[in-house]
Amino acid sequence: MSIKVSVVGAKGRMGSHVVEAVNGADDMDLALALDAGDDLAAITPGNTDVAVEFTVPTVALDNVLALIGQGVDVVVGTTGWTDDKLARVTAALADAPRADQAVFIAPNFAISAVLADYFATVAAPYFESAEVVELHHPNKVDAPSGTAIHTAHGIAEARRAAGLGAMPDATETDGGSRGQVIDGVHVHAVRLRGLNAHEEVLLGNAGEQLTIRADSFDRISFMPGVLLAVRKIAAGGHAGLTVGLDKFLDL
Ligand SMILES: NC(=O)c1ccc[n+]([C@@H]2O[C@H](COP(=O)([O-])OP(=O)(O)OC[C@H]3O[C@@H](n4cnc5c(N)ncnc54)[C@H](O)[C@@H]3O)[C@@H](O)[C@H]2O)c1
Ligand SMILES: O=C(O)C1=N[C@H](C(=O)O)CCC1
Repeated sequence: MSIKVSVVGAKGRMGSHVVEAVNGADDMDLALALDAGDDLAAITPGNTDVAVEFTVPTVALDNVLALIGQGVDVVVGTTGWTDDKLARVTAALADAPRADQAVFIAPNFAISAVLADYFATVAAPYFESAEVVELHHPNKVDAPSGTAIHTAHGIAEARRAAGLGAMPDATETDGGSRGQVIDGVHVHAVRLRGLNAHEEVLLGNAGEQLTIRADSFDRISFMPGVLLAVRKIAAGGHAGLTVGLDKFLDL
């Protein structure tokens, strides 16, 4: 039986690709394609197995909470998820109409980015220094990218688990050039016409450097990951909140 998929943010750069990908998938049917101004209440368990949410960070939480309240499972690609927002999703799921209801959030659906993130956590304990540089198209509204925030937390956790302390840094004056410090990791954002979505993790020791780089040149790179997440959530067994496509890969 086909998986019925509704898309929220369907007119956006990502949402329009998702509509195309769902229409091209043999095992999926497009249910509703909604965008700003449309009534989210139209999405119900009767017409939708999984709703895919790609909107903007300022509205994603409200959309996800509404969909949870309507008894619909959600796959989310929109960025901007803080611990506080994630806690609100978890709390809403605890009161959801269905006991097995699921929300899946991925900061990045591209396999290159998911692997870069994973390799960075593997490498992090072996290096004194690590910094993240993310580079995106200039239409992006949030900085740093959701992916870079996720990468920084992963590096920080791996360093903590290995008993590493703060990274060496003698900077005494900084007008912002050292980037944003996320969980002790410096993150730098570049916005440049011609780019799509790119990330570099720089890891350094005395006399050596490892660079891990992921390049997404086209938004089609995110679609296999989106469809994988839709299939996993539709198949069941993932009740509650799951974050990160790595959870669905045998890494
Ligand atoms: N997880 C990933 O792999 C991945 C990949 C690319 C982009 N993103 C993220 O996805 C999000 C969307 O990116 P984009 O480039 O498609 O942005 P976009 O601005 O092109 O699209 C956003 C769409 O959401 C619509 N929208 C706004 N408010 C809405 C509402 N209340 N209800 C329904 N629709 C609404 C807009 O009209 C627009 O069509 C961003 O947060 C971006 O960082 C994630
Ligand atoms: O184009 C965007 O916007 C992207 N957003 C995500 C992020 O912030 O990490 C994923 C990459 C593309």
